[in-house]
Amino acid sequence: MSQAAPAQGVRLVVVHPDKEVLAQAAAARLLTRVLDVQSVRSPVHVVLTGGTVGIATLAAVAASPLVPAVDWSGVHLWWGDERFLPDGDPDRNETQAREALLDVLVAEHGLPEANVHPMPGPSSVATPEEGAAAYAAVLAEHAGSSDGGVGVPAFDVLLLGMGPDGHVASLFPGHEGLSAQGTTTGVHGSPKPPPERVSLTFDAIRAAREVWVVAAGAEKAERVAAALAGDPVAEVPAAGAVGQARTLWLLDTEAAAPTPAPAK
Ligand SMILES: O=C1O[C@H](COP(=O)(O)O)[C@@H](O)[C@H](O)[C@H]1O
Repeated sequence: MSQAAPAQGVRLVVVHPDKEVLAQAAAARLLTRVLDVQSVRSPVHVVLTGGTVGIATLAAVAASPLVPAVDWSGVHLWWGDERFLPDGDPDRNETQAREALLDVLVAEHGLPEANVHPMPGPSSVATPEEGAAAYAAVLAEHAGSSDGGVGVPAFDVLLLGMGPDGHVASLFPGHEGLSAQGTTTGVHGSPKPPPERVSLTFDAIRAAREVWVVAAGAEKAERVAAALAGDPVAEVPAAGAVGQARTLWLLDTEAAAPTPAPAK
């Protein structure tokens, strides 16, 4: 739990004027990244996130004229975390992503349903641990021999939102999930509802070629600054979210604002 922030790849911080522009820009980046990767290899593996900017980004992808430029039959979609709720629950990250983007990609743009890999919930497994184990098995099936032996595909982009407490995926400050072994973990007692969740571990997150953290709003500014300063991962989990080749922080001006020093 006393991990220092790991250093990997290049880190870039990009600041946009507001949350809407941030989501539009993240969507444009995501489509361009998928197109670029598709010009050199297939399949492309993208990890989705829940959260306000994460879902707004997917909605912005759906509205982009570039959607038909992607060969969606060669794209696999994963999740960084999921709230342990029944299929179709409006609070599931999967449900929100399907409504914002995936339904239209499957219906109109050739994304095979088999390429959509939601994390299991209580509709199919009894506990978050069972869900985590089932998801780890699916990830391992798609991990290639050149994927570093971690047991996940080498994700081309792994999107993460960040909560005001600095959590990423469902890895919360001070929680045991921060030091979980393997590629996935069951989560209990999440400070943000619902209490039960399934999450990728840091080992899985750090295997990604690119990690993109998207965050907007003044309530995130203090933890953004702490993560970028390399505060301990146990206190600011976002500090531990780094990609093999590149880590992008995509922020709005409020989330990027320097936080005032505490009053003396
Ligand atoms: O519960 C979650 O919260 C985070 C951040 O959400 P936000 O609304 O503060 O942006 C999200 O990244 C995560 O996937 C989700 O399960």
